[in-house]
Amino acid sequence: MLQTTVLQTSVIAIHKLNHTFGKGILQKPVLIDINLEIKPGEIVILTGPSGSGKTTLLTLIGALRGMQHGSLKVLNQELNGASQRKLMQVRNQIGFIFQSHNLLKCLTAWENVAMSLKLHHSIPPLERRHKATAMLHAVGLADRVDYYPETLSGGQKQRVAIARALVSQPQLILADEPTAALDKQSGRDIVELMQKLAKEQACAILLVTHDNRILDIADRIIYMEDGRLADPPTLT
Ligand SMILES: Nc1ncnc2c1ncn2[C@@H]1O[C@H](COP(=O)(O)OP(=O)(O)OP(=O)(O)O)[C@@H](O)[C@H]1O
Repeated sequence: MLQTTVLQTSVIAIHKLNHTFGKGILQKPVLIDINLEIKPGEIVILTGPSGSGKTTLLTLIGALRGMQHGSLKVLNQELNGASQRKLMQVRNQIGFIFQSHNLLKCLTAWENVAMSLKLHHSIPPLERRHKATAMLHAVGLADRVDYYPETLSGGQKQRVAIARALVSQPQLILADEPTAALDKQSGRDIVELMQKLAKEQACAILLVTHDNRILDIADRIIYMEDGRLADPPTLT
């Protein structure tokens, strides 16, 4: 079974999280007293100036970096003090979409999508192919299933990355600047697609972006400045 059917009130629950880079006199607080809760199916955009700590927070939530202080629960699992094995299990339950799609060049579109299903050993190879192909149909790439990444446009590659993130029906997607490498229309298409598929699958999305043109897809916008979550500045 791919989707964990746990009864839960939050997909992400963060309490008094603090994070520091460097040691001694070079020590620099990067995240300060972060409290945040994200509910199942909620689409939340995290925005704020460059260097304010957004990516650091996203990588902590994605169990890609070790926790220091505070409590961070992802899909009901506490990451502070968690073993490497537990962190890996949590990572495997999250869909990741990054600015650079990180597709494997030597694999076709469907093989790239199927890669994330390999983590779920219970799915036989033929079914993996079927699910990957169906997901590529859902993102509008039915005619590109057997194409290699280098033969796809930027927008098409990002669609493959979305298919890869959603194919295992995660309850949480973490996206870091997914539209940064795309032109205006492709960026818009990509986030609308993410929004549609996530709502269909009741999947929560936490999306970091500088792109003001996509803020309207969010259920909620949160703003980070100097390592703290703050009220967003009023747009004029
Ligand atoms: N591995 C690291 N070691 C030391 N300092 C780091 C490290 N990673 C990030 N930083 C610093 O932490 C701060 C926050 O960086 P982070 O990448 O989280 O910001 P951001 O808000 O995502 O920025 P951007 O919008 O430009 O991507 C920055 O001052 C950055 O230089």
